[in-house]
Amino acid sequence: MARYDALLIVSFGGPEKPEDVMPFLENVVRGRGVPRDRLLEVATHYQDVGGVSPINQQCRDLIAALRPEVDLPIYWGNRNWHPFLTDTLRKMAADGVTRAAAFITAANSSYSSCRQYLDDIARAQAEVPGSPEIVRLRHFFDHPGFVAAMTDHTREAVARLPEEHRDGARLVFTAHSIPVSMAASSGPSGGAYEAQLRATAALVAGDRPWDLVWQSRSGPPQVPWLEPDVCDHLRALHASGTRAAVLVPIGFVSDHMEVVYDLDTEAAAVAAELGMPLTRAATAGVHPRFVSMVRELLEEPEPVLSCASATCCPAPRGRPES
Ligand SMILES: CC1=C(CCC(=O)O)c2cc3nc(cc4[nH]c(cc5[nH]c(cc1n2)c(C)c5CCC(=O)O)c(CCC(=O)O)c4C)C(CCC(=O)O)=C3C
Ligand SMILES: [Fe+2]
Repeated sequence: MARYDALLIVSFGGPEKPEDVMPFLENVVRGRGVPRDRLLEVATHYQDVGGVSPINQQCRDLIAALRPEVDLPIYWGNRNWHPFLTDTLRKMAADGVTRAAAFITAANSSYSSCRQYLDDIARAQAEVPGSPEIVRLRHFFDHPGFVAAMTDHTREAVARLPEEHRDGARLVFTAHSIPVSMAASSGPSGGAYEAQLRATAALVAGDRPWDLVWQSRSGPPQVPWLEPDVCDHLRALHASGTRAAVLVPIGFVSDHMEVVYDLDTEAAAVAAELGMPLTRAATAGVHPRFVSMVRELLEEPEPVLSCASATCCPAPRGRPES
Protein backbone atom coordinates (compact mmCIF):
# COMPACT_ATOMS: atom_id res chain seq x y z
CA MET A 1 0.00 0.00 0.00
CA ALA A 2 1.30 3.48 -0.82
CA ARG A 3 1.96 5.85 2.11
CA TYR A 4 -0.55 8.64 2.61
CA ASP A 5 -1.07 10.97 5.60
CA ALA A 6 -4.64 11.80 4.56
CA LEU A 7 -7.47 11.23 2.09
CA LEU A 8 -8.74 14.28 0.16
CA ILE A 9 -12.20 14.08 -1.41
CA VAL A 10 -12.25 16.40 -4.44
CA SER A 11 -15.63 17.31 -5.90
CA PHE A 12 -17.39 19.77 -8.19
CA GLY A 13 -19.09 21.79 -5.46
CA GLY A 14 -22.55 23.32 -5.51
CA PRO A 15 -24.56 26.20 -4.00
CA GLU A 16 -26.21 25.83 -0.57
CA LYS A 17 -28.50 28.86 -0.52
CA PRO A 18 -30.18 31.09 -3.15
CA GLU A 19 -27.58 33.87 -2.96
CA ASP A 20 -24.81 31.35 -3.68
CA VAL A 21 -26.24 30.32 -7.05
CA MET A 22 -24.98 33.01 -9.43
CA PRO A 23 -21.50 33.33 -7.84
CA PHE A 24 -21.25 29.51 -8.07
CA LEU A 25 -22.25 29.51 -11.74
CA GLU A 26 -19.76 32.29 -12.48
CA ASN A 27 -17.06 30.13 -10.88
CA VAL A 28 -18.07 27.15 -13.04
CA VAL A 29 -17.83 29.00 -16.34
CA ARG A 30 -15.13 31.49 -15.32
CA GLY A 31 -13.47 33.06 -18.28
CA ARG A 32 -15.30 31.02 -20.90
CA GLY A 33 -17.69 33.65 -22.13
CA VAL A 34 -20.85 31.63 -21.45
CA PRO A 35 -23.71 34.07 -22.18
CA ARG A 36 -25.28 35.50 -19.01
CA ASP A 37 -28.78 34.49 -20.11
CA ARG A 38 -27.56 30.87 -20.22
CA LEU A 39 -26.41 31.21 -16.60
CA LEU A 40 -29.70 32.87 -15.64
CA GLU A 41 -31.58 29.94 -17.24
CA VAL A 42 -29.50 27.35 -15.35
CA ALA A 43 -29.89 29.45 -12.18
CA THR A 44 -33.68 28.94 -12.31
CA HIS A 45 -33.17 25.17 -12.03
CA TYR A 46 -31.27 25.75 -8.79
CA GLN A 47 -33.72 28.38 -7.50
CA ASP A 48 -36.58 25.93 -8.18
CA VAL A 49 -35.03 23.70 -5.50
CA GLY A 50 -34.37 26.55 -3.04
CA GLY A 51 -30.89 27.40 -4.36
CA VAL A 52 -29.44 24.23 -2.82
CA SER A 53 -27.66 21.64 -4.93
CA PRO A 54 -27.70 18.20 -3.29
CA ILE A 55 -24.04 17.68 -4.21
CA ASN A 56 -22.36 19.11 -1.10
CA GLN A 57 -24.54 17.12 1.29
CA GLN A 58 -23.80 14.02 -0.77
CA CYS A 59 -20.08 14.65 -0.27
CA ARG A 60 -20.67 14.98 3.49
CA ASP A 61 -22.64 11.70 3.43
CA LEU A 62 -19.82 9.94 1.53
CA ILE A 63 -17.25 11.23 4.01
CA ALA A 64 -19.38 10.10 6.96
CA ALA A 65 -19.68 6.64 5.37
CA LEU A 66 -15.92 6.55 4.74
CA ARG A 67 -14.84 7.44 8.28
CA PRO A 68 -15.28 3.92 9.73
CA GLU A 69 -13.63 2.40 6.60
CA VAL A 70 -10.55 4.59 6.24
CA ASP A 71 -7.96 4.99 9.03
CA LEU A 72 -6.71 8.34 7.70
CA PRO A 73 -7.90 11.90 8.36
CA ILE A 74 -10.38 12.82 5.59
CA TYR A 75 -10.45 16.29 4.03
CA TRP A 76 -12.83 17.69 1.41
CA GLY A 77 -12.18 20.35 -1.23
CA ASN A 78 -14.41 21.55 -4.09
CA ARG A 79 -13.56 23.15 -7.39
CA ASN A 80 -16.46 25.61 -7.70
CA TRP A 81 -17.86 26.28 -4.23
CA HIS A 82 -17.06 26.10 -0.48
CA PRO A 83 -15.12 24.35 0.90
CA PHE A 84 -12.74 25.43 -1.87
CA LEU A 85 -9.61 23.38 -2.56
CA THR A 86 -7.32 26.26 -1.56
CA ASP A 87 -8.95 26.60 1.87
CA THR A 88 -8.75 22.85 2.41
CA LEU A 89 -5.09 22.66 1.35
CA ARG A 90 -4.34 25.49 3.79
CA LYS A 91 -5.89 23.42 6.59
CA MET A 92 -4.02 20.29 5.48
CA ALA A 93 -0.70 22.19 5.45
CA ALA A 94 -1.44 23.61 8.91
CA ASP A 95 -2.22 20.06 10.13
CA GLY A 96 1.17 18.89 8.83
CA VAL A 97 -0.14 16.67 6.03
CA THR A 98 2.72 16.07 3.58
CA ARG A 99 1.22 13.46 1.19
CA ALA A 100 -2.48 12.89 0.50
CA ALA A 101 -4.43 10.63 -1.82
CA ALA A 102 -7.13 12.41 -3.80
CA PHE A 103 -10.42 10.66 -4.56
CA ILE A 104 -12.09 12.64 -7.35
CA THR A 105 -15.89 12.21 -7.47
CA ALA A 106 -15.82 11.76 -11.26
CA ALA A 107 -15.19 8.38 -12.80
CA ASN A 108 -14.03 9.13 -16.31
CA SER A 109 -11.21 10.57 -18.39
CA SER A 110 -12.00 13.84 -20.18
CA TYR A 111 -10.96 17.47 -19.90
CA SER A 112 -14.08 18.33 -17.85
CA SER A 113 -14.15 15.21 -15.67
CA CYS A 114 -10.43 14.75 -15.09
CA ARG A 115 -7.97 17.36 -16.36
CA GLN A 116 -9.92 20.29 -14.87
CA TYR A 117 -9.76 18.58 -11.47
CA LEU A 118 -6.01 18.01 -11.75
CA ASP A 119 -5.47 21.59 -12.97
CA ASP A 120 -7.52 22.99 -10.07
CA ILE A 121 -5.61 20.86 -7.55
CA ALA A 122 -2.30 22.08 -9.03
CA ARG A 123 -3.54 25.70 -8.99
CA ALA A 124 -4.51 25.37 -5.31
CA GLN A 125 -1.14 23.79 -4.47
CA ALA A 126 0.66 26.68 -6.19
CA GLU A 127 -1.41 29.17 -4.18
CA VAL A 128 -0.91 27.55 -0.77
CA PRO A 129 2.61 27.51 0.71
CA GLY A 130 3.55 24.14 2.21
CA SER A 131 0.82 22.31 0.30
CA PRO A 132 0.96 18.52 0.59
CA GLU A 133 1.87 16.31 -2.34
CA ILE A 134 -1.42 15.10 -3.84
CA VAL A 135 -1.59 11.68 -5.51
CA ARG A 136 -4.80 11.18 -7.50
CA LEU A 137 -6.34 7.70 -7.03
CA ARG A 138 -6.98 5.87 -10.27
CA HIS A 139 -10.15 6.06 -12.37
CA PHE A 140 -12.78 3.71 -11.00
CA PHE A 141 -15.18 3.31 -13.97
CA ASP A 142 -14.52 -0.47 -14.13
CA HIS A 143 -13.76 -1.09 -10.45
CA PRO A 144 -15.85 -4.01 -9.09
CA GLY A 145 -17.12 -1.78 -6.26
CA PHE A 146 -18.55 0.85 -8.61
CA VAL A 147 -19.98 -1.82 -10.92
CA ALA A 148 -21.57 -3.71 -8.00
CA ALA A 149 -23.18 -0.54 -6.64
CA MET A 150 -24.63 0.40 -10.03
CA THR A 151 -25.74 -3.18 -10.71
CA ASP A 152 -27.68 -3.26 -7.44
CA HIS A 153 -29.25 0.13 -8.11
CA THR A 154 -30.18 -0.89 -11.66
CA ARG A 155 -31.83 -4.08 -10.43
CA GLU A 156 -33.80 -2.04 -7.86
CA ALA A 157 -34.94 0.38 -10.59
CA VAL A 158 -36.12 -2.46 -12.83
CA ALA A 159 -38.09 -3.85 -9.88
CA ARG A 160 -39.86 -0.49 -9.51
CA LEU A 161 -41.40 -0.83 -12.99
CA PRO A 162 -44.90 -2.32 -13.33
CA GLU A 163 -44.38 -6.10 -13.37
CA GLU A 164 -45.54 -6.57 -16.97
CA HIS A 165 -42.83 -4.14 -18.17
CA ARG A 166 -39.78 -5.44 -16.28
CA ASP A 167 -38.53 -8.08 -18.71
CA GLY A 168 -38.86 -5.92 -21.83
CA ALA A 169 -37.53 -2.67 -20.31
CA ARG A 170 -34.48 -1.21 -22.03
CA LEU A 171 -31.51 -0.07 -19.93
CA VAL A 172 -30.59 3.48 -20.94
CA PHE A 173 -27.20 4.45 -19.48
CA THR A 174 -26.56 8.19 -19.33
CA ALA A 175 -23.57 10.46 -18.85
CA HIS A 176 -22.88 14.16 -19.25
CA SER A 177 -22.54 15.09 -22.91
CA ILE A 178 -19.30 16.87 -23.80
CA PRO A 179 -18.03 18.47 -27.04
CA VAL A 180 -17.14 15.83 -29.65
CA SER A 181 -13.62 17.31 -29.79
CA MET A 182 -13.24 16.90 -26.00
CA ALA A 183 -14.39 13.27 -26.21
CA ALA A 184 -12.03 12.58 -29.14
CA SER A 185 -9.01 13.88 -27.20
CA SER A 186 -9.89 12.19 -23.89
CA GLY A 187 -7.44 9.75 -22.34
CA PRO A 188 -3.89 8.93 -23.39
CA SER A 189 -4.88 7.80 -26.91
CA GLY A 190 -8.23 9.57 -27.42
CA GLY A 191 -11.84 8.37 -27.15
CA ALA A 192 -11.42 7.26 -23.52
CA TYR A 193 -14.51 9.06 -22.15
CA GLU A 194 -17.03 7.12 -24.24
CA ALA A 195 -15.02 3.86 -24.20
CA GLN A 196 -14.90 3.88 -20.39
CA LEU A 197 -18.63 4.59 -20.09
CA ARG A 198 -19.37 1.74 -22.51
CA ALA A 199 -17.18 -0.57 -20.44
CA THR A 200 -19.12 0.30 -17.27
CA ALA A 201 -22.48 -0.10 -19.02
CA ALA A 202 -21.59 -3.54 -20.38
CA LEU A 203 -20.43 -4.70 -16.93
CA VAL A 204 -23.62 -3.43 -15.25
CA ALA A 205 -26.08 -4.54 -17.96
CA GLY A 206 -24.92 -8.16 -18.12
CA ASP A 207 -27.11 -9.84 -20.76
CA ARG A 208 -29.86 -7.18 -20.83
CA PRO A 209 -30.08 -4.95 -23.94
CA TRP A 210 -28.79 -1.44 -23.31
CA ASP A 211 -27.88 1.92 -24.86
CA LEU A 212 -25.48 4.68 -23.82
CA VAL A 213 -26.89 8.19 -24.39
CA TRP A 214 -26.05 11.69 -23.25
CA GLN A 215 -27.55 14.42 -21.10
CA SER A 216 -27.06 18.01 -19.91
CA ARG A 217 -25.43 19.36 -23.08
CA SER A 218 -24.82 23.09 -23.03
CA GLY A 219 -22.42 25.37 -24.90
CA PRO A 220 -23.08 27.12 -28.27
CA PRO A 221 -25.52 25.05 -30.42
CA GLN A 222 -23.17 25.12 -33.43
CA VAL A 223 -20.52 23.15 -31.50
CA PRO A 224 -21.11 19.39 -31.92
CA TRP A 225 -21.51 17.54 -28.63
CA LEU A 226 -22.01 13.80 -28.03
CA GLU A 227 -25.49 12.67 -29.07
CA PRO A 228 -28.22 11.41 -28.85
CA ASP A 229 -29.68 13.33 -25.97
CA VAL A 230 -31.57 11.15 -23.50
CA CYS A 231 -34.91 12.86 -24.27
CA ASP A 232 -34.52 12.31 -28.02
CA HIS A 233 -33.53 8.73 -27.34
CA LEU A 234 -36.65 8.00 -25.27
CA ARG A 235 -38.77 9.28 -28.17
CA ALA A 236 -36.86 7.09 -30.64
CA LEU A 237 -37.20 4.02 -28.39
CA HIS A 238 -40.94 4.58 -28.08
CA ALA A 239 -41.31 5.02 -31.84
CA SER A 240 -39.51 1.70 -32.41
CA GLY A 241 -41.81 -0.15 -30.02
CA THR A 242 -39.90 -0.18 -26.73
CA ARG A 243 -42.54 0.11 -24.04
CA ALA A 244 -40.50 0.85 -20.87
CA ALA A 245 -37.04 2.04 -19.89
CA VAL A 246 -34.72 2.37 -16.92
CA LEU A 247 -32.30 5.31 -16.79
CA VAL A 248 -28.88 4.44 -15.28
CA PRO A 249 -26.77 7.60 -14.69
CA ILE A 250 -23.26 6.04 -14.66
CA GLY A 251 -21.62 9.41 -15.51
CA PHE A 252 -22.15 10.75 -11.98
CA VAL A 253 -21.65 9.34 -8.49
CA SER A 254 -24.31 11.35 -6.67
CA ASP A 255 -27.91 12.43 -7.37
CA HIS A 256 -27.09 16.09 -7.96
CA MET A 257 -28.74 18.76 -10.10
CA GLU A 258 -27.80 17.29 -13.46
CA VAL A 259 -29.49 14.06 -12.35
CA VAL A 260 -32.52 15.39 -10.50
CA TYR A 261 -33.27 18.09 -13.09
CA ASP A 262 -32.16 16.66 -16.45
CA LEU A 263 -33.36 13.12 -15.72
CA ASP A 264 -36.04 13.26 -13.00
CA THR A 265 -37.68 16.37 -14.43
CA GLU A 266 -36.93 16.71 -18.15
CA ALA A 267 -36.55 13.06 -19.22
CA ALA A 268 -39.37 11.95 -16.91
CA ALA A 269 -41.68 14.52 -18.54
CA VAL A 270 -40.91 13.11 -22.00
CA ALA A 271 -41.64 9.56 -20.78
CA ALA A 272 -44.92 10.73 -19.23
CA GLU A 273 -45.89 12.44 -22.49
CA LEU A 274 -45.21 9.14 -24.34
CA GLY A 275 -47.02 7.08 -21.72
CA MET A 276 -43.76 5.13 -21.24
CA PRO A 277 -43.09 3.63 -17.79
CA LEU A 278 -39.68 4.95 -16.72
CA THR A 279 -37.64 4.51 -13.56
CA ARG A 280 -34.14 5.75 -12.70
CA ALA A 281 -31.36 3.88 -10.94
CA ALA A 282 -29.77 5.71 -8.02
CA THR A 283 -26.18 6.83 -8.49
CA ALA A 284 -23.46 5.07 -6.48
CA GLY A 285 -23.82 7.56 -3.56
CA VAL A 286 -23.01 5.75 -0.31
CA HIS A 287 -23.64 2.20 -1.51
CA PRO A 288 -21.45 0.02 0.77
CA ARG A 289 -19.51 -1.44 -2.17
CA PHE A 290 -18.80 2.06 -3.55
CA VAL A 291 -17.63 3.21 -0.11
CA SER A 292 -15.37 0.19 0.36
CA MET A 293 -14.04 0.78 -3.16
CA VAL A 294 -12.44 4.02 -1.97
CA ARG A 295 -10.62 2.10 0.77
CA GLU A 296 -9.53 -0.54 -1.77
CA LEU A 297 -8.15 2.19 -4.06
CA LEU A 298 -6.17 3.57 -1.11
CA GLU A 299 -4.76 0.10 -0.40
CA GLU A 300 -3.51 -0.38 -3.97
CA PRO A 301 0.20 0.12 -4.59
CA GLU A 302 1.11 3.48 -6.13
CA PRO A 303 -1.72 4.28 -8.60
CA VAL A 304 -0.76 3.68 -12.21
CA LEU A 305 -2.24 6.76 -13.82
CA SER A 306 -2.69 7.16 -17.54
CA CYS A 307 -3.57 10.78 -16.91
CA ALA A 308 -0.43 11.76 -15.03
CA SER A 309 1.03 12.83 -18.35
CA ALA A 310 0.57 16.56 -18.83
CA THR A 311 -0.79 16.01 -22.34
CA CYS A 312 -3.73 13.78 -21.37
CA CYS A 313 -7.30 15.17 -21.77
CA PRO A 314 -6.24 18.60 -23.09
CA ALA A 315 -8.60 21.58 -23.16
CA PRO A 316 -10.58 21.63 -26.43
CA ARG A 317 -9.01 23.83 -29.10
CA GLY A 318 -9.76 27.52 -28.79
CA ARG A 319 -10.83 27.23 -25.18
CA PRO A 320 -8.82 29.16 -22.58
CA GLU A 321 -7.37 26.89 -19.89
CA SER A 322 -9.75 27.27 -16.96
C1 LIG B 1 -18.29 15.68 -18.00
C2 LIG B 1 -18.98 16.56 -17.00
C3 LIG B 1 -19.39 16.23 -15.74
C4 LIG B 1 -19.24 14.87 -15.05
C5 LIG B 1 -17.93 14.78 -14.29
C6 LIG B 1 -17.96 15.54 -12.96
O1 LIG B 1 -18.75 15.15 -12.07
O2 LIG B 1 -17.21 16.52 -12.87
C7 LIG B 1 -20.01 17.39 -15.17
C8 LIG B 1 -20.51 17.48 -13.88
C9 LIG B 1 -21.20 18.55 -13.33
N1 LIG B 1 -21.55 19.69 -13.99
C10 LIG B 1 -22.19 20.49 -13.06
C11 LIG B 1 -22.69 21.76 -13.32
C12 LIG B 1 -22.46 22.50 -14.46
N2 LIG B 1 -21.79 22.05 -15.59
C13 LIG B 1 -21.75 23.12 -16.48
C14 LIG B 1 -21.15 23.08 -17.73
C15 LIG B 1 -20.46 22.01 -18.28
N3 LIG B 1 -20.30 20.76 -17.72
C16 LIG B 1 -19.56 20.00 -18.58
C17 LIG B 1 -19.17 18.68 -18.38
C18 LIG B 1 -19.39 17.95 -17.21
N4 LIG B 1 -20.02 18.42 -16.09
C19 LIG B 1 -19.25 20.79 -19.75
C20 LIG B 1 -18.46 20.30 -20.94
C21 LIG B 1 -19.83 22.02 -19.56
C22 LIG B 1 -19.83 23.20 -20.51
C23 LIG B 1 -19.08 24.38 -19.94
C24 LIG B 1 -17.64 24.08 -19.95
O3 LIG B 1 -17.14 23.94 -21.06
O4 LIG B 1 -17.07 23.97 -18.88
C25 LIG B 1 -22.41 24.24 -15.91
C26 LIG B 1 -22.51 25.62 -16.55
C27 LIG B 1 -23.87 25.91 -17.07
C28 LIG B 1 -24.09 25.14 -18.32
O5 LIG B 1 -23.48 25.51 -19.33
O6 LIG B 1 -24.83 24.15 -18.23
C29 LIG B 1 -22.88 23.86 -14.67
C30 LIG B 1 -23.67 24.64 -13.67
C31 LIG B 1 -22.24 19.83 -11.78
C32 LIG B 1 -22.85 20.38 -10.51
C33 LIG B 1 -24.28 19.93 -10.42
C34 LIG B 1 -24.93 20.47 -9.15
O7 LIG B 1 -24.75 21.67 -8.88
O8 LIG B 1 -25.59 19.71 -8.47
C35 LIG B 1 -21.62 18.62 -11.94
C36 LIG B 1 -21.38 17.56 -10.91
FE1 LIG C 1 -21.28 20.06 -15.98
